[in-house]
Amino acid sequence: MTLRHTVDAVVLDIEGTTSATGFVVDVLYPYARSRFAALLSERSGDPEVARAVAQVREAIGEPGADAVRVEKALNAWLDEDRKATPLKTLQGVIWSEGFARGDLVSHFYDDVVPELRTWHSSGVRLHVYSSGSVAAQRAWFTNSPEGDLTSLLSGFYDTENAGPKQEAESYRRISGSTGIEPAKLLFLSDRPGELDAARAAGWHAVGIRRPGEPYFEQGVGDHAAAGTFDEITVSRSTS
Ligand SMILES: CSCCC(=O)C(=O)COP(=O)(O)O
Ligand SMILES: [Mg+2]
Repeated sequence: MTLRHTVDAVVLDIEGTTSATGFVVDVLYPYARSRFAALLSERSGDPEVARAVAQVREAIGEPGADAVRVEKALNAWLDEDRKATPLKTLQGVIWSEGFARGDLVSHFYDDVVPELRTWHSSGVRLHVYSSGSVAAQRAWFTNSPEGDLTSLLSGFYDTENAGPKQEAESYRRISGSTGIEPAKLLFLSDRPGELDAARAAGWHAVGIRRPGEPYFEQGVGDHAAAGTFDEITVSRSTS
Protein backbone atom coordinates (compact mmCIF):
# COMPACT_ATOMS: atom_id res chain seq x y z
CA MET A 1 0.00 0.00 0.00
CA THR A 2 1.24 3.50 -0.83
CA LEU A 3 0.90 6.30 1.70
CA ARG A 4 0.54 9.76 0.15
CA HIS A 5 1.48 13.00 1.88
CA THR A 6 1.47 16.52 0.51
CA VAL A 7 3.83 18.57 2.66
CA ASP A 8 6.64 21.13 2.52
CA ALA A 9 9.17 19.08 4.47
CA VAL A 10 9.96 15.61 5.74
CA VAL A 11 11.74 15.29 9.09
CA LEU A 12 13.78 12.12 9.52
CA ASP A 13 14.61 10.02 12.53
CA ILE A 14 17.84 8.05 11.98
CA GLU A 15 18.16 4.92 14.17
CA GLY A 16 15.49 2.39 13.20
CA THR A 17 14.18 4.63 10.39
CA THR A 18 16.83 5.61 7.83
CA SER A 19 19.41 3.27 9.32
CA ALA A 20 19.83 0.05 11.27
CA THR A 21 19.90 0.13 15.06
CA GLY A 22 22.16 -2.93 14.87
CA PHE A 23 24.79 -0.95 12.98
CA VAL A 24 24.69 1.87 15.55
CA VAL A 25 24.90 -0.54 18.48
CA ASP A 26 27.50 -2.90 16.96
CA VAL A 27 29.77 -0.40 15.23
CA LEU A 28 29.33 3.09 16.66
CA TYR A 29 28.78 2.27 20.33
CA PRO A 30 31.97 0.20 20.76
CA TYR A 31 33.88 2.91 18.91
CA ALA A 32 32.67 5.49 21.44
CA ARG A 33 33.03 3.20 24.45
CA SER A 34 36.73 2.58 23.79
CA ARG A 35 37.42 6.33 23.52
CA PHE A 36 35.46 7.84 26.43
CA ALA A 37 38.36 7.52 28.91
CA ALA A 38 40.79 9.37 26.66
CA LEU A 39 38.24 12.07 25.85
CA LEU A 40 37.46 12.64 29.53
CA SER A 41 41.09 12.75 30.63
CA GLU A 42 42.67 14.62 27.72
CA ARG A 43 39.94 17.05 26.68
CA SER A 44 38.14 17.93 29.90
CA GLY A 45 38.88 21.61 29.20
CA ASP A 46 37.01 21.65 25.87
CA PRO A 47 33.81 23.64 26.52
CA GLU A 48 31.58 21.02 24.85
CA VAL A 49 33.15 18.18 26.85
CA ALA A 50 33.03 20.17 30.11
CA ARG A 51 29.36 21.02 29.61
CA ALA A 52 28.44 17.40 28.89
CA VAL A 53 30.41 16.14 31.89
CA ALA A 54 28.57 18.64 34.12
CA GLN A 55 25.27 17.33 32.71
CA VAL A 56 26.31 13.71 33.45
CA ARG A 57 27.21 14.64 37.04
CA GLU A 58 23.87 16.37 37.47
CA ALA A 59 21.95 13.43 35.97
CA ILE A 60 23.58 10.91 38.32
CA GLY A 61 23.27 13.27 41.30
CA GLU A 62 27.01 13.29 41.99
CA PRO A 63 28.40 16.82 41.54
CA GLY A 64 31.92 15.65 42.46
CA ALA A 65 32.03 12.53 40.25
CA ASP A 66 35.52 11.92 38.84
CA ALA A 67 36.32 10.87 35.28
CA VAL A 68 36.13 7.16 36.12
CA ARG A 69 32.66 7.55 37.62
CA VAL A 70 31.49 9.65 34.65
CA GLU A 71 32.80 7.02 32.22
CA LYS A 72 30.98 4.31 34.17
CA ALA A 73 27.71 6.25 33.88
CA LEU A 74 28.23 6.78 30.13
CA ASN A 75 28.86 3.07 29.60
CA ALA A 76 25.76 2.12 31.60
CA TRP A 77 23.67 4.45 29.42
CA LEU A 78 25.25 2.92 26.32
CA ASP A 79 24.29 -0.56 27.54
CA GLU A 80 20.64 0.44 27.74
CA ASP A 81 20.75 2.65 24.57
CA ARG A 82 19.64 5.58 26.74
CA LYS A 83 19.09 8.72 24.67
CA ALA A 84 20.70 11.01 27.25
CA THR A 85 21.81 14.37 25.81
CA PRO A 86 25.32 14.46 27.39
CA LEU A 87 25.99 10.90 26.21
CA LYS A 88 24.93 11.91 22.71
CA THR A 89 27.12 15.04 22.84
CA LEU A 90 30.21 13.07 23.81
CA GLN A 91 29.47 10.29 21.31
CA GLY A 92 29.05 12.99 18.66
CA VAL A 93 32.50 14.42 19.40
CA ILE A 94 34.10 10.97 19.12
CA TRP A 95 32.14 9.82 16.08
CA SER A 96 32.51 13.00 14.05
CA GLU A 97 36.27 12.73 14.46
CA GLY A 98 36.13 9.01 13.57
CA PHE A 99 34.14 9.73 10.41
CA ALA A 100 36.50 12.56 9.43
CA ARG A 101 39.48 10.25 9.96
CA GLY A 102 37.94 7.58 7.71
CA ASP A 103 37.50 5.02 10.51
CA LEU A 104 33.70 5.03 10.10
CA VAL A 105 31.21 4.97 7.23
CA SER A 106 27.50 5.30 8.04
CA HIS A 107 24.67 2.93 7.14
CA PHE A 108 21.40 3.55 5.30
CA TYR A 109 18.74 1.01 4.39
CA ASP A 110 18.71 0.43 0.61
CA ASP A 111 15.33 2.11 0.07
CA VAL A 112 16.26 5.37 1.82
CA VAL A 113 18.74 7.32 -0.29
CA PRO A 114 16.84 6.93 -3.61
CA GLU A 115 13.65 8.25 -1.96
CA LEU A 116 15.48 11.13 -0.28
CA ARG A 117 16.81 12.14 -3.70
CA THR A 118 13.33 11.86 -5.26
CA TRP A 119 11.64 13.87 -2.52
CA HIS A 120 14.38 16.51 -2.57
CA SER A 121 14.22 16.88 -6.36
CA SER A 122 10.45 17.40 -6.16
CA GLY A 123 11.03 20.45 -3.93
CA VAL A 124 10.32 18.85 -0.56
CA ARG A 125 12.75 19.99 2.11
CA LEU A 126 14.47 17.36 4.25
CA HIS A 127 15.45 17.80 7.89
CA VAL A 128 16.85 15.43 10.49
CA TYR A 129 15.57 15.12 14.06
CA SER A 130 17.51 12.49 15.96
CA SER A 131 18.71 11.80 19.49
CA GLY A 132 22.16 11.66 17.93
CA SER A 133 23.83 15.07 18.26
CA VAL A 134 23.85 17.52 15.35
CA ALA A 135 27.60 16.93 15.00
CA ALA A 136 26.97 13.17 14.73
CA GLN A 137 24.11 13.68 12.26
CA ARG A 138 26.25 15.85 9.98
CA ALA A 139 29.07 13.29 10.06
CA TRP A 140 26.58 10.48 9.40
CA PHE A 141 25.14 12.09 6.27
CA THR A 142 28.52 13.37 5.07
CA ASN A 143 30.15 9.95 5.24
CA SER A 144 27.53 7.63 3.78
CA PRO A 145 28.31 4.63 1.54
CA GLU A 146 26.89 6.78 -1.28
CA GLY A 147 29.05 9.78 -0.51
CA ASP A 148 28.13 13.14 0.96
CA LEU A 149 24.33 13.49 1.26
CA THR A 150 24.26 16.78 3.16
CA SER A 151 23.27 18.77 0.05
CA LEU A 152 19.87 17.05 0.35
CA LEU A 153 19.32 18.41 3.86
CA SER A 154 18.04 21.77 5.03
CA GLY A 155 18.46 21.40 8.78
CA PHE A 156 19.48 19.26 11.74
CA TYR A 157 17.70 18.97 15.11
CA ASP A 158 18.65 17.05 18.23
CA THR A 159 17.56 16.89 21.86
CA GLU A 160 19.84 19.84 22.67
CA ASN A 161 18.43 22.35 20.18
CA ALA A 162 14.86 21.03 19.90
CA GLY A 163 14.18 19.09 23.12
CA PRO A 164 13.09 15.52 23.95
CA LYS A 165 11.68 13.55 21.04
CA GLN A 166 8.62 12.36 22.96
CA GLU A 167 7.37 15.88 23.78
CA ALA A 168 5.04 17.80 21.45
CA GLU A 169 6.74 21.07 22.39
CA SER A 170 9.92 19.91 20.62
CA TYR A 171 8.02 19.50 17.35
CA ARG A 172 6.45 22.96 17.79
CA ARG A 173 9.96 24.34 18.27
CA ILE A 174 11.16 22.69 15.04
CA SER A 175 8.14 23.99 13.16
CA GLY A 176 8.94 27.50 14.40
CA SER A 177 12.60 27.15 13.51
CA THR A 178 11.92 25.92 9.96
CA GLY A 179 9.14 28.45 9.40
CA ILE A 180 6.93 25.61 8.16
CA GLU A 181 3.48 25.24 9.67
CA PRO A 182 2.84 21.94 11.49
CA ALA A 183 0.29 20.63 8.97
CA LYS A 184 2.97 20.80 6.26
CA LEU A 185 5.53 18.71 8.11
CA LEU A 186 5.83 14.92 7.96
CA PHE A 187 7.81 13.03 10.61
CA LEU A 188 9.13 9.51 9.98
CA SER A 189 10.16 7.45 12.99
CA ASP A 190 10.24 3.91 14.37
CA ARG A 191 9.12 4.92 17.89
CA PRO A 192 5.42 5.31 18.68
CA GLY A 193 6.07 7.83 21.47
CA GLU A 194 7.84 10.12 19.03
CA LEU A 195 5.06 9.76 16.46
CA ASP A 196 2.48 10.57 19.15
CA ALA A 197 4.37 13.73 20.08
CA ALA A 198 4.67 14.87 16.45
CA ARG A 199 0.97 14.29 15.87
CA ALA A 200 0.06 16.13 19.05
CA ALA A 201 1.93 19.12 17.59
CA GLY A 202 -0.22 18.93 14.45
CA TRP A 203 2.32 17.19 12.19
CA HIS A 204 1.74 14.30 9.81
CA ALA A 205 3.46 11.19 11.16
CA VAL A 206 4.28 7.82 9.62
CA GLY A 207 5.76 4.90 11.52
CA ILE A 208 8.58 2.99 9.87
CA ARG A 209 8.47 -0.71 10.73
CA ARG A 210 11.47 -2.72 9.65
CA PRO A 211 11.90 -6.40 10.57
CA GLY A 212 14.66 -6.85 13.13
CA GLU A 213 14.37 -3.35 14.55
CA PRO A 214 13.61 -3.08 18.30
CA TYR A 215 10.13 -1.56 17.80
CA PHE A 216 9.07 -3.87 14.96
CA GLU A 217 7.05 -6.26 17.15
CA GLN A 218 5.48 -3.53 19.29
CA GLY A 219 4.41 -1.59 16.19
CA VAL A 220 3.55 2.07 15.94
CA GLY A 221 0.16 2.18 17.62
CA ASP A 222 -2.59 3.74 15.52
CA HIS A 223 -0.18 5.58 13.21
CA ALA A 224 0.01 4.82 9.51
CA ALA A 225 2.97 2.52 8.94
CA ALA A 226 5.37 1.77 6.11
CA GLY A 227 7.97 -0.96 5.88
CA THR A 228 10.20 1.00 3.51
CA PHE A 229 10.49 4.59 2.27
CA ASP A 230 9.32 3.65 -1.23
CA GLU A 231 5.88 2.91 0.22
CA ILE A 232 5.54 6.65 0.89
CA THR A 233 4.82 9.16 -1.86
CA VAL A 234 5.64 12.70 -0.82
CA SER A 235 4.61 15.72 -2.90
CA ARG A 236 5.29 19.38 -2.30
CA SER A 237 2.26 21.36 -1.18
CA THR A 238 1.38 24.22 -3.51
CA SER A 239 -0.14 26.71 -1.04
C1 LIG B 1 24.11 9.68 13.70
S1 LIG B 1 23.39 9.55 15.20
C2 LIG B 1 23.73 7.89 15.64
C3 LIG B 1 22.59 7.21 16.20
C4 LIG B 1 22.31 7.56 17.61
O1 LIG B 1 23.20 7.62 18.42
C5 LIG B 1 20.97 7.80 18.04
O2 LIG B 1 20.72 7.96 19.21
C6 LIG B 1 19.88 7.86 17.04
O3 LIG B 1 18.63 7.89 17.65
P1 LIG B 1 17.32 8.25 16.83
O4 LIG B 1 16.67 9.35 17.60
O5 LIG B 1 17.74 8.67 15.45
O6 LIG B 1 16.48 7.03 16.82
MG1 LIG C 1 14.70 6.07 15.97
